Amino acid sequence: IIPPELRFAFLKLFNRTFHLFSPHCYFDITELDGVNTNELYNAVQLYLSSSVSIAAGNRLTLTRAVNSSSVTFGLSNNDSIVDTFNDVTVLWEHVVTQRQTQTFAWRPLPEEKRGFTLRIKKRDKVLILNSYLDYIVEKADEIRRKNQDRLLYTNARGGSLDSRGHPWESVPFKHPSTFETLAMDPRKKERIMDDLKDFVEGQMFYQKTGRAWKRGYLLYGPPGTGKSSMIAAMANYLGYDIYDLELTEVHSNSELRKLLMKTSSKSIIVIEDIDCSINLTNRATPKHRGGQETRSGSGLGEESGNGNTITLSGLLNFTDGLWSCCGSERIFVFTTNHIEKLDPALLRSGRMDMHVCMSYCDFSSLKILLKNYLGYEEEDVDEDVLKEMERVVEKAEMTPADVSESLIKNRRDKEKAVRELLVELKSRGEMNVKGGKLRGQSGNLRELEIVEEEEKRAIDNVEDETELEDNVCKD
Ligand SMILES: Nc1ncnc2c1ncn2[C@@H]1O[C@H](COP(=O)(O)OP(=O)(O)OP(=O)(O)O)[C@@H](O)[C@H]1O
Ligand SMILES: [Mg+2]
Repeated sequence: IIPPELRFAFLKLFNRTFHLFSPHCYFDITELDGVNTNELYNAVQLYLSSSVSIAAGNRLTLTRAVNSSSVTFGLSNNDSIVDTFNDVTVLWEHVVTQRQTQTFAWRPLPEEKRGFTLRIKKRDKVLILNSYLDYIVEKADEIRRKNQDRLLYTNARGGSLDSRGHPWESVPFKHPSTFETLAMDPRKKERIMDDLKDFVEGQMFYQKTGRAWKRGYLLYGPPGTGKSSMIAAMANYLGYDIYDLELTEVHSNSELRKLLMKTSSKSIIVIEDIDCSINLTNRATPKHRGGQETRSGSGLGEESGNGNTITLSGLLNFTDGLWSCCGSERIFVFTTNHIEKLDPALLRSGRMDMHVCMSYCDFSSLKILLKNYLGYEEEDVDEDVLKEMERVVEKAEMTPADVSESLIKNRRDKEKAVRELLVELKSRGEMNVKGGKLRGQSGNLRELEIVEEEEKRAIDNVEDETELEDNVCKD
């Protein structure tokens, strides 16, 4: 009979000799690292779930996470699978063993001990190990994004942090808006989609030109014209998460910077109603606070006075400064109802790459809404009615939200819905024409005209700029 110590020593020696002469090396990736979850384990699991094929004869587990809209495959217990990366073949084994019963633990561990073992030929190890693991993590992220619904983050918690020290709180984002359902000029829509696509595929371009990999959009127009819907459509199109930044909840520029640092790449950072969220005139005016003069807006990395207000320069640094590049592939979207109120600094070229005007419903938008709400194609609507609609729609100045409302009201009776919409378009059109005259009579027209003229000029300028910038960017 061999004493246990000797047996153990013998086994150890055997193992060592075996590993010395074995052409392979092995890596264990356990599910838990101490008591913490091992991110790499989850990544490998997701990665393998994408590469296994049912035909391979493997036994697979199927899982579907809460709030997820798709099923993922996984490798069953103690099953193995071959994978190739850069022409190197490796073997993955999913190892599951029973954990010894615990007598006492602060935090009970799962009954099963799970892990993946990666087997690589020794000579291949240097060649691929690091790049292979990086590749797996990246791929897993991609799968996670695809499987999961988008997340909508908000900082509206008064600057407090959650239990993990995170300033953002998230909820699943299930906005059904897509570019298909978005009612706007199809050519404009196409341009925005192309721009987004170029952005996503443009890593090399941004690297080559030395630009940070980010893009800014300014959406402006009256309420109910689809600015928020456009943001949702963008997120759904790209598969990005949304960070909805509530500027009124941010107390200092440094807090803003921290928020930015905690956003992930491949995300859209949104500031709605930018003209209302921040006093945009405070850029160059010196402030007196507590007897101490502070000048906000003097440059990069500067704090705002005693640190309890956020300034335009802080915001510009947020989108443009060095800190904005601490992640990549990020899109900034600002929305406003009053573009003319914005500081020119926000509008100057290079800051917001594309200015998109969301306006009242035109004929092409109307047709999209008829399709969305009634399932009507152009030929399903009476030709005369359609012509009449085309004639009055611009004058009516109804927002897509107004039109949607009218269509929803009568959606059970489609013909009635179309009829009533036409009536409403006409009456609004007439009212606008009459209203214009009335304004004239009351002497306010001139004033209004000036405002409109100014607005138009601002918009025209902006559009010219956009054209130019777009050309520059696309070259
Ligand atoms: N262009 C559009 N295409 C499709 N639906 C639209 C469009 N514009 C508005 N709607 C409908 O009207 C509702 C309100 O639109 P949305 O919230 O996107 O407007 P908004 O421009 O963000 O307004 P606000 O300036 O008040 O924030 C949406 O839920 C959507 O159903
Ligand atoms: Mg909105």
